[in-house]
Amino acid sequence: MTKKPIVIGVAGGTGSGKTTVAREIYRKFKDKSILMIEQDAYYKDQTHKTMEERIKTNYDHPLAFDNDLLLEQVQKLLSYEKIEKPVYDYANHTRSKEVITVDPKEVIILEGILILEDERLRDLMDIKLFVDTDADVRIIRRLMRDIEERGRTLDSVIDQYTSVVRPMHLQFVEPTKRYADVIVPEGGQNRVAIDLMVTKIRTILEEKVIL
Ligand SMILES: Nc1ncnc2c1ncn2[C@@H]1O[C@H](COP(=O)(O)OP(=O)(O)O)[C@@H](O)[C@H]1O
Ligand SMILES: Nc1ccn([C@@H]2O[C@H](COP(=O)(O)O)[C@@H](O)[C@H]2O)c(=O)n1
Repeated sequence: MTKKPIVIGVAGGTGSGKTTVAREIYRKFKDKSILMIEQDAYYKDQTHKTMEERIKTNYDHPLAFDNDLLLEQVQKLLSYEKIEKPVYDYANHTRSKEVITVDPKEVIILEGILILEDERLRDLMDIKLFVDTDADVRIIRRLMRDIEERGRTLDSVIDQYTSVVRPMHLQFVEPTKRYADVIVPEGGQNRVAIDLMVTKIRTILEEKVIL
């Protein structure tokens, strides 16, 4: 049997707590070999577009992401090769000029709203999670986060949510729940689900050493 890293997909709607769940799992393995890849880092580059065009972009549609690049980079990590991960700039709605060098590790967490939507990515995953949080909680979290961390105004978050984020969630994000092995209610506060995941990952890692 050829040795290869474990891939864990963490999907869920915006504000569901995906990043929090992924970080909690990461924290438990911090001393070990683990890395996190956010699908948001792979939003398509828009440096050639005006700010007005960038604001109008639908960031909740599968085509907003450069999944070819994401797939290529995950495959490299699976072959124990390092990658140059893009860095996303939410305030300017485009890729930043920087990249981050990521060394391969034994556990790869892939996190993003549409990480379970692409069959090619799903096929690389050993465990698939969907973080399931009610829409009212998600919009409150998103409002606070986008204003505090992503340089947005109250009106812009509400407009974007009602015109694009909500319909795209119902059309593309929610249906990917059917691909999940585990549905995690309440995100990062769900200690039981996080402990179960950590135990499962440890078991897979131990089995890999034995095999
Ligand atoms: N259980 C929780 N209770 C309160 N706030 C939370 C909780 N989980 C996440 N948050 C906050 O909500 C926002 C969105 O959470 P995050 O994990 O980034 O969600 P996602 O990655 O799904 O968009 C962040 O500001 C985070 O700190
Ligand atoms: N320029 C951008 C790019 C993305 N978004 C929104 O981010 C959401 C996904 O990130 P989460 O951390 O919330 O999962 C997605 O719903 C996009 O609408 C944006 O607003 N601007």
